[in-house]
Amino acid sequence: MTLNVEFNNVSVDYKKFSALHDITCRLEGGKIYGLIGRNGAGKSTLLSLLASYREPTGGNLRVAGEDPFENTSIMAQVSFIYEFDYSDESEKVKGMLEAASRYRPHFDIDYAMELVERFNLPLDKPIKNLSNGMQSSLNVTLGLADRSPITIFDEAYLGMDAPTREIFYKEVLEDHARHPRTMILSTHLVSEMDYLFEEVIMIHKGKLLLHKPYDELIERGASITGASLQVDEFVRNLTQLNNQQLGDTKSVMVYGDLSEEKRDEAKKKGLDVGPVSLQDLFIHLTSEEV
Ligand SMILES: Nc1ncnc2c1ncn2[C@@H]1O[C@H](COP(=O)(O)OP(=O)(O)OP(=O)(O)O)[C@@H](O)[C@H]1O
Repeated sequence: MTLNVEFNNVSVDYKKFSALHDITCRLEGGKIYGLIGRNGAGKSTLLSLLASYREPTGGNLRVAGEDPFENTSIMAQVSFIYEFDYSDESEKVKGMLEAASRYRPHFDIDYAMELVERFNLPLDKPIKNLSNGMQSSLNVTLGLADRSPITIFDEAYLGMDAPTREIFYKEVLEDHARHPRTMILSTHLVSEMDYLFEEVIMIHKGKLLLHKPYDELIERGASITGASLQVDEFVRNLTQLNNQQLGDTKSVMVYGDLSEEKRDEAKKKGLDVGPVSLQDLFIHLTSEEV
């Protein structure tokens, strides 16, 4: 089952502070979305709306056409996984997974047990005694095995070491292929996780900066390198995100519609047109100087 999500002119104010402003975007069901933004951009606030933790102060949100707030049938379709404080949790791993399989409608206990093995989690240890990384592995196990039509991972992998994160990424791709559903991955590990994203949502200072398919977004970025004067002339009417100069050689990162003709023109002028990573686009699109 896949569910569509719509944010219609959504705003969230915390007293006088505007955390989200006029967000309009539609998430088609069944895709993997990367949600990126700088610290304090409003990512967790946006996700908490989807998880029914709060209502917008302006606009509205629809999941499968319904308002999710205090809507038990929609809440059962959404998993919200975030860094949770387990310092008082004396339940054991096994007990927590069994409880999830009793209460969550799509939970697959067999898959949860497979993940426990993959992540080397001890079934009989109280959760409060697990290391930080193991608690994160338990969190993502709960999120993956829940198989909810909308699964949100809000920086839930922070304590995990690099090999463990690789296991998680592999499971995201494989289980999403087996059971297509909407997954939203909020992360600061952009260069490490970008290959997972089908679409990218970038928010900046509470506003939607862009929402695009990953491939389309990457195609809009390019680095133009060559002799300074030639590069300057070529990029004059393009949006410039960053430039670097080394002697007479200059490299400028541009963003926008770079047509085939424009790319051919660059080649004819002896300029090199190189790719730009999502991480670089993110850094420079959200830089204070842009
Ligand atoms: N309960 C609250 N009361 C007042 N302000 C809040 C509250 N929760 C969040 N904020 C503010 O709203 C803004 C957005 O916070 P949010 O946690 O959504 O950002 P984020 O993008 O998830 O950040 P990070 O990447 O640092 O986790 C921040 O300026 C934050 O200080």
